[in-house]
Amino acid sequence: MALDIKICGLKTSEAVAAALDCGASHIGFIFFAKSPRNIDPETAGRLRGAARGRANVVAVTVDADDAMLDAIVKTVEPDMLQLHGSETPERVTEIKARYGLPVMKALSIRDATDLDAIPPYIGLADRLLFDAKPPKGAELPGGNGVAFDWSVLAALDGNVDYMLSGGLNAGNIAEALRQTNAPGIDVSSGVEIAPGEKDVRLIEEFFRAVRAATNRS
Ligand SMILES: O=C(O)c1ccccc1NCC(=O)[C@H](O)[C@H](O)COP(=O)(O)O
Repeated sequence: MALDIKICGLKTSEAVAAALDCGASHIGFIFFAKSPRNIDPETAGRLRGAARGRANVVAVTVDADDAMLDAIVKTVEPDMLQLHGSETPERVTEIKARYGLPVMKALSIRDATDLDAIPPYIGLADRLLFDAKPPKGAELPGGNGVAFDWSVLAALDGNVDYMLSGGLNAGNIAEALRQTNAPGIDVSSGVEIAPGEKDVRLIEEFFRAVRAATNRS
């Protein structure tokens, strides 16, 4: 099965083009005011055009209300919603019913006990995204460039579909894939030269590293 690769936190047409040309299966736009990757729906709506027929557009939100989601869905026409806050299984169900879009629920992982959060979302979320817990005092629930101990996922039920996320970069992706055999991967800080500033060369380097590590993509 092909490895899904999501490049998250895109803000410019250059970065979108680089991700698409390198073969990203998913590109992510962040709608969270405190993030250096925050983008307004109008700009994201313009950028997303390049991805039609090439990659899935993922709108990333954090405990967003219906009004915010309405505006994003209408203006951006995303292929998927990523819920990166403390959305409950009930809220996931509500959002899926309201928009008819696939939902990827982010869960933060530090140790094996964090896997207990998974079962309530099975059959509700279309996919999970496993990210590291934010460092103490961090303002962002994601995009912190921090990895978690991937060996924790050894205890994961093999039927769980997920993206591996958190602190991935060209230097560690081979080991991350070796340990997890993840069906999808997601990167943001690891392809940036400064917070929120994607770098075309780092995106290309990331894909080269993925391709060197696996012949699945
Ligand atoms: O990236 C952000 O700024 C962000 C802000 C608020 C919620 C989620 C956010 N990112 C979600 C992602 O999917 C990131 O790609 C993921 O957390 C991994 O980020 P990184 O560790 O920087 O590669």
